[in-house]
Formats: sequence, C-alpha cells, structure tokens
Amino acid sequence: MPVDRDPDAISLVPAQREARSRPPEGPDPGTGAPVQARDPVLTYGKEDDDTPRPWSRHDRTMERTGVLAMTRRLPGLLRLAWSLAWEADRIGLVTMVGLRVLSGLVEAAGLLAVAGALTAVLSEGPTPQRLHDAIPALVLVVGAGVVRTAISLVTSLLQSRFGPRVDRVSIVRLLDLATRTSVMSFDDPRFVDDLDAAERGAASGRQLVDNAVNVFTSGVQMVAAGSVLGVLHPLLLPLLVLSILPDGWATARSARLAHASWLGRIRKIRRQFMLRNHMTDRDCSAEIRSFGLNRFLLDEYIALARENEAEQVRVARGQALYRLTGEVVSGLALGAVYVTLVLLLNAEIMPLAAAGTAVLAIRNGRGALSSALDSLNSAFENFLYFGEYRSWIAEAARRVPTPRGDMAPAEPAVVRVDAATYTYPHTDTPALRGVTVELRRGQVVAFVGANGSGKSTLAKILAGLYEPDEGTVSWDGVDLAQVDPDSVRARVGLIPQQYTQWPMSARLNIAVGNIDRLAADGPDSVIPAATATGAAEVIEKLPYGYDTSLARQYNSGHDLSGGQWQRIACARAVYRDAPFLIADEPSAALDARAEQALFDLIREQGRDRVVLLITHRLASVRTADRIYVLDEGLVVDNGTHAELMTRPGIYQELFNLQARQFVDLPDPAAPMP
Ligand SMILES: Nc1ncnc2c1ncn2[C@@H]1O[C@H](COP(=O)(O)OP(=O)(O)OP(=O)(O)O)[C@@H](O)[C@H]1O
Repeated sequence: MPVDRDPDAISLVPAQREARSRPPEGPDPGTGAPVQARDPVLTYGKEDDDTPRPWSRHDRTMERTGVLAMTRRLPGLLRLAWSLAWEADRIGLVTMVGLRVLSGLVEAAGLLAVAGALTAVLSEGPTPQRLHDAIPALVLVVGAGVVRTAISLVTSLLQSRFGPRVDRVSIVRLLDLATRTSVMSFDDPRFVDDLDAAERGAASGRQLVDNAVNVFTSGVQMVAAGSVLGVLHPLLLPLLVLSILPDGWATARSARLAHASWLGRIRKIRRQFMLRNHMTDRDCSAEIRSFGLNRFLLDEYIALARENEAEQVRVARGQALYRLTGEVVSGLALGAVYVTLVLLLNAEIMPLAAAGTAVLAIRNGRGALSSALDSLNSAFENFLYFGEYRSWIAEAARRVPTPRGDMAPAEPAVVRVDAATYTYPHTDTPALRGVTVELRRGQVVAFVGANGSGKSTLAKILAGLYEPDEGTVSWDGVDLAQVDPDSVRARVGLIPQQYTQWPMSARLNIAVGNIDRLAADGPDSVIPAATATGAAEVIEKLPYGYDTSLARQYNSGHDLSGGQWQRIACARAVYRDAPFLIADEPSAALDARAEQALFDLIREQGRDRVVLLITHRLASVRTADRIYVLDEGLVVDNGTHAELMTRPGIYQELFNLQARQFVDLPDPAAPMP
C-alpha cells in the first residue's frame, strides 16, 4: 500500500497532493472485490488550490512555528479553555479550581508528613520508640491520601458537567450565526468549506476544557511535588524542570504533526462523508440501483478511506518517533537528577530521610508531568481544531447584515432595480449586468429568459437576499441599502425555486411562512392558505390531516409527491400575506389543473400587491402586465405579451416554440414546400 511519506505533502496544493497519492489498488478486505483506482479530477472535477482566506486563521502558520511559539500559546489556550468553562458553568468551575488547589496543598502536606515519618523511623533509639514517634506523621500521610481521593471524586463529577454544556454553548453560537449570516455567504465555497471545519472544531471545545482541567490538576500536583523538592534542596527543582523539557518538545511536535495532517486531509475526509451520505440517502437510492453505481461508489469510498488510513498511520509513526526521542532524552535527564541526589547524600548535604522523600516527590512530580503532557498534547490539537471554529465564527459574525434604524416602506407601490450588477463569489462572469426593472402594486410582472439568464439572481436581489455589487434597489424611492434588511424580508413572500421540505408536520410546513402568525392566529389559520393553493386537498387525505408528520426519513413520517410539496411551498408564501410576492418557478411540478389554479391565484394576489412571476411556462405569462426578457444577465426587451409578439426576439421565439407543441404552427426555419 503506497504511503505518502513526503513530510512536505501537507504543504502541497491539493492538485499536487492528489497526483502524488493515487488511490491504492487491490482487493477490499470487506467485500473481496478489486478496488479500481481513478483520477480524482475525473471524478470530482478540478479544484482551486487552497488560496488562504483573508479571514481564516486556518492555522497553517502552526505547521511552521516551533516549540517555543507553541509554548507561548499555552496561556492563550488556558485562557480560552477558562472562558469556555466560565460561560458553561461558573459555579462548577470556581468550585473545581478551589478543590484542586486544596488537593495540591494536601498532597504537599502529605509529602512533608512522609519526610517526618522517615526522619522518626531513621533516627537513633529503640525500634518501638521510633515507630511510636512516626505514628502522628503516618496518620497525616493516610489522612492526606483519603482527603485527596474524596476531592478527586467530587472534581471528576464537576468536570463531567462541563463537556455537554460547552458543546451546547459552542454549537448554539455556530447555528445562530449560520442562520443569520448573509445568504450570499453560502455562495462562497470557501466559507462553506470552512463551516465544515468549524463544525468539527466546535466539538473540540469540550475536549479542550477537559484537557485544560487535567493540565491544571497535574500542574497543581507538580507544584506540590516541586515545592517539597525546593524545600529539601534548591538544586533538585531546576533539575526536575530540565528533565521535563524533552517531553514537552515531543508533545508540541506531535500536536503540530496531527493538525497539519488533518488540514491536508480535510478535503478527502469531506469527500468520504459526501459519498457516505449519498450512498445512504433515500433520494439517491433509485439512481444507484438503476445505473448500477454500487461498485463505482464503493470503490471510490474505499480508495479515499485507504488514503486516510495510510496518512493516519504516517502521523502515528511520526508521533511515536517524537515521543520516543522525548522519553529517551528525558530519561537521561532524570538519571542526572538521581545522580545529583546520590552526590548530595554522599557529601552528607542531605539526610537519608530527606533523600527518601525527594525520591517520592520526583516520582509523583514525574507522574503528574506525564499525565500533564498527555493532556497538553490533546489540548494543543484541540486548540488548533477549535481555532477553525473560532475563525469561522468571527468571519460569520462579520457577514451578518448590520441592523439599520430605518424601516422599508410597509406597503410599497413601486419597486425598482436600477443598473444592478451582480457577480457570484469566485466567478468571473457577472450574473447580472446593469439591469433595470420596475414593478408596481396592482400588477403582475414576469421575468422570462433561457436557463442561466439571471432571473433567479434578480429575484433574490428584489427579495433583499442579495445586495447588488453596483446599482440600487428601491421601494417607493427609498434605497434598500439604507434600511434594515430584516424589514425588507418581512414584507416579501417568496416561493423559491428550491424550497425546503421541512421534517415537521404539514401544518408547520405551511406556518413556517409566517411563524409569528401561527402563535397569534392559532393552528387553523393555515387552512385558508392551504385551500387557496390546493394544498388542503392533499393534506386532508393524510392520516392525521394537518398534524401528519412530513419527516419522511423518520418512522411514521409521510412522503408527498413533487407537485404536492410544491402546493405546500406556495401555501407558505400565501400564508405570509406580504405586500410583495415573488414566485420563482412556482408550477414546475404542478399538474395542468393545479397550475391553472395557481396562476389564477397569483393574478388575484396581484390586485393589491406587487407580484413577480418567473416561469418557463410562457402561456401563463400572457396575461402579465409587463414582461421583462433576460438574456445573459441583461434585460434585452420588455413590454406586454402583445407588444413582445410583434417584434422578432427571444420572447417571440420561445413563445412560438412552446405554442407549436400544442398546435400545428408552421416552423419558420423549415424549408418552403
Ligand atoms: N450560487 C451560485 N454561484 C455561482 N454562480 C451561480 C450561482 N447561482 C447561479 N449562478 C450563475 O449565475 C447565472 C444566473 O443564474 P440564475 O439562477 O439567476 O439563472 P436563471 O435565469 O434563474 O436560470 P433558470 O431558468 O435555470 O432557473 C448562471 O450563469 C449561473 O450559472
């Protein structure tokens, strides 16, 4: 199995990485079938390189920084863990820190009591007398042990409360921002990519707190052992600290290696998840079987999994090597500590009892150190992962539209877009190029044009979901860039091209159009909207009517057909009862009767609203008051149906093409008989 041994592999751009690590071939132990290697570009298409995001701390710098730099980050790490734990459970945190410090003091007292007991036992005199003299110190040693065990039990219980709470706080913050940041952010693949890393990073928060608590606990134990050593002889403490350093170095290198490897693998990990989701998704199940894709997808999954496994083995090997080096050098340094102890004994600078206590303190100190380093190793890793979460949170917060004081007009009579230009993130061709349109209350305005001509993009600008790069959107002369974005969206009822099938009851699936209204007007308030859009006749046939679950992926969830779902999506916008209705391809899945009823409804809604209709069914736009024809991001014509049919152009061509499917109109391109 080829293993990527190149230590620089992580700093290569993805295309180079892909080229180097071809999927391994050979039979899969799970299925026994041979695994086909494939070209990743052929499968997934070309990908951009990892251009650094201006916002991301996507901590590639960590791949290059040394141990000292990581040590400098330690206070920041502890501060962060403290603030997370503080936010999650203040009382628990303060109690725990207090108890841990108390435990350290008890440990130091216990060690000093050992010194007392040894001094009594090793002193001159008859044995019964010496043992008798040692009893008070021995009672102290046992008492200290019992108290420390009790404290450790209570603090473990407290510690177990942090994890779930830190999880909740971190995830809620992520979800809050993910649902408030601008829609445009989700068109930026890098932002979405980083959201994935942030979700992974969020889970590291609880581990980070756990690690930091363990580091703190071990730190207290080390301080206890160190202070006892300092009391016994001033030379022992610095020597013990020196013996710790090689282990510290190994810890920092291991964490860095693991994180860098994870960053290098992140795309492949995502692909693995993506494949897994598709292979188990109900929507894909029919195509996988009809096209016989099982083997193709499995091969791809196995190849990716093997690459990930190989990389993880490489990291584990590297980490073991660091650890071994650290422990060998550390062991030598520990030898030096014991040699010093012997020399001190030999020179009679230190009595035997003190030396015995020193050995115990060194053992305790190093035990605490070893667990501190283990926790530190994980803490550094989790700190780095959590950094992904923090940088995404900061960027998402920056992208949340700023609330503005002025409100959009409550009942707009004229909605205008003037000279609007819009280019999607990381694309070269503008989706809209200087577009001007006007919509009036009491009219139905339609946008028509070929696929990709810019209709939906313009609709999203009108809905206040996108802000144009250039140009303005105004309602009754008020520039929407100057008003609160929420006040714009509150006045728009949108039937989007791709609507959401919420895994909730049928009632809620309509009520999401105006969730506050449901609370105010009661559960039956959805019925008129459902009746108007034909959703009622679908819902009434369901086993529990409006309370039937439409979460088809769950037991007792009920599924609907595409057209039935579309009726529910239309009902949502009607239930919103907004002064501006935008219907983007509202009838794509509807049968002819339902479609006719919907367009009648849209015309009726247009009497006292601004209504925008986007559709490829041109028979339905004949009655629109104004039709804008879009082509490659430009408005190329506008007028009524009758006006547009008088001049040759896209509209006339598209309309005649459709009309010819119903009646035998002569084909103008056909040769004359
Ligand atoms: N999220 C996106 N990221 C990048 N480009 C996009 C995105 N959405 C749309 N585009 C591009 O913008 C252009 C206009 O797309 P838009 O969806 O507005 O067209 P449309 O006229 O509504 O098409 P259709 O009739 O197929 O719905 C197209 O070239 C499309 O490829």
